[in-house]
Amino acid sequence: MTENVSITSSARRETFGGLVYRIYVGFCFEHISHYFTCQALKGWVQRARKRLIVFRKNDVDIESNFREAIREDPEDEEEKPSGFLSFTVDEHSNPFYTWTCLVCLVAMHPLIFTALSVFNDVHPFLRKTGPFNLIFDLVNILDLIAHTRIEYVENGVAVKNLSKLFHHRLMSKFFILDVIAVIPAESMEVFGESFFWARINRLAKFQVYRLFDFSTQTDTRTTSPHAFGLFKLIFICLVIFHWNGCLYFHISKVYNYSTARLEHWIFSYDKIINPILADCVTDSPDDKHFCDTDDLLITHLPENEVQYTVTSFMTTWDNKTTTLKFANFFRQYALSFYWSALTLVTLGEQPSPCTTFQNAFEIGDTLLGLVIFAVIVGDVGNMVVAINLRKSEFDNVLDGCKRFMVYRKVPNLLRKKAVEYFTYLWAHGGAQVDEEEIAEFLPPRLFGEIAVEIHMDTLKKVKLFEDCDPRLLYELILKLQLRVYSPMDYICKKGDVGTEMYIVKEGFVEVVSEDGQTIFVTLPAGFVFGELSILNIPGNKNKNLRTASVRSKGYSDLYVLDKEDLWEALREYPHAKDSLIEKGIQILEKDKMIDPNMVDDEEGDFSGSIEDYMEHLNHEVLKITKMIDDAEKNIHVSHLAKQKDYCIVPEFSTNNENAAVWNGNGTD
Ligand SMILES: Nc1ncnc2c1ncn2[C@@H]1O[C@@H]2COP(=O)(O)O[C@H]2[C@H]1O
Repeated sequence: MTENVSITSSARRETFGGLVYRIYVGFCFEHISHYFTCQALKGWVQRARKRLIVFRKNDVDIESNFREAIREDPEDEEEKPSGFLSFTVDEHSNPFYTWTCLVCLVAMHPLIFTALSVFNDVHPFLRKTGPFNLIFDLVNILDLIAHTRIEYVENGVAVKNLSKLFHHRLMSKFFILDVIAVIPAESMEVFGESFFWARINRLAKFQVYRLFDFSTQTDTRTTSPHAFGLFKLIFICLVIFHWNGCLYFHISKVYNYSTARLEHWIFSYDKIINPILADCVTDSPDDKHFCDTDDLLITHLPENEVQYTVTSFMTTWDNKTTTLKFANFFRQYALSFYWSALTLVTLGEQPSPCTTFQNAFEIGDTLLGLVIFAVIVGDVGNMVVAINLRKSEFDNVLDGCKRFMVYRKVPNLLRKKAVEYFTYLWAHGGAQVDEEEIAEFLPPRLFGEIAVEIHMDTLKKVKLFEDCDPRLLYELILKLQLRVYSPMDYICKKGDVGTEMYIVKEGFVEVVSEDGQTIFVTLPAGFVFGELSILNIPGNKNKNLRTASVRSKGYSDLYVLDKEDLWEALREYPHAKDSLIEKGIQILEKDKMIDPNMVDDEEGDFSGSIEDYMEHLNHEVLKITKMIDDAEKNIHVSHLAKQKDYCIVPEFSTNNENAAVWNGNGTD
């Protein structure tokens, strides 16, 4: 009672901040209500006018024509956003997500403190921090305005027309919650003295949809949705415990908890005593705080001395102990929260309720707890299953492989190698996602864009593709396959027919002699190999056979490109093909693997379709014609030179007009 009286009198003492706040909220409320009334009226008049047009047209389907009229209204087309104030909001943008986070943080205040206001000790704090409510309300109002500008999709197109956006919001069921959340109920004292409860309307917005918005957006953005899901569950539990605990304390207040004892259902201080700590030591007689246990021997005393001895004993021990005094609020809140948590998780172990209301409350709580925990346990179960799904699928494959190897009596060394490969695959993350499944699910164009993002960096490092047309690279990227090789695994052997080429993504590969004893070169990430036998390089002594063996040094991740895929892509890019072959020739020439006499024979290796072959031949004919023209010119010039006994400087021999001609005497 005394507490209530003091709170009432202090509540009447209005601070300057409080006065400013009340004026501000009154002002805002008046303006906002005027604004919305005007907008609602304007919208109503517009809609009425359109309905009139529709009625005049005397059409059967009034509603569909009404929609049609709205769509065709030329006024809508005229109103285009321009200037700073005519901004629109993309609800999936980063700034709006940040704003949503801020709104949710602000909304934590009423979520926590509205319930906490049942504890009288919190009131001074709430009164002191009252002016902060100004900021919180401002955020709520800005959020309300921002929501009238949120773009929405109509017929697949984002609507940015301001009046349409406003109208859309006005018609939304959430708009009313936004308005309820900004009503300054506390300044109107509709809840009388207990004004802290008046801010409960702020929760209308928060609980119903803004937290939900935040959760949905975070779910789509986070890379650990399971961790976020767990966080959400814990948060929801804590909030429910908090509100239920505060309600329990409120009921205890109604039942006057100050006289309650340990065995009562309601809150009692006896249930949460302050801890008493010994202020002396037991094993050091020299210490002045030595605990004299002789005091305890009272059993041999005559009865009349017992009372005196006990009192002196109490006094003695009072001097030898320290009581840790926790704040009133802490004890009240801690026990209420504990009671709430125990009841909701249906663990019980609480004093039994002794009135009908207490019984009903306890039953309600237990039912609520059952429902909540059924949902939570189900959710956590789903989460655990989802986390382990991929792993259990992978384990199944591994088990299958092991069983297969036992059944087929595979040697132990190979078994070990296969198991190690599986372990590497899982640890390296390669087996944790199914790229093929994702590729099937995503539209090809989108998957292409993602693949370009992932592989472009590696492909750009590849010397062979240095000057390639970016479009060719794009085509190639879509055809790449990732393959993992174990240590000392041969990727190709000298003399094999080449059917694919490789790009080292991670790890090292060694180009070795046929017997594997001599290592010619070690290729790190970004290098290409296996291209020589699939490019049909004219004059390649090895034709389409591998020029060397290549093996993986440790574990290596390689992108594999099929010969046919490469040629299919190259068909569209003949210049890129020439440049690739040119580079191949350079590599082969270095190793003296080009035989000029074989150039004519190489056509036999062409691996494309008949149309491609024709095109290829045309290209070759053009090349040869040009070579013959050049040769003819050379012959013509040297013939002239011979006739005139002139000498021709070789560098300019291909160009008659610019040829520097020099006769033996040094004169023209
Ligand atoms: N001396 C070398 N230096 C670098 N790479 C080589 C060397 N010799 C062969 N290779 C690569 O090893 C590959 C073996 O298959 P290919 O002949 O198709 O293509 C070969 C080249 O890519």
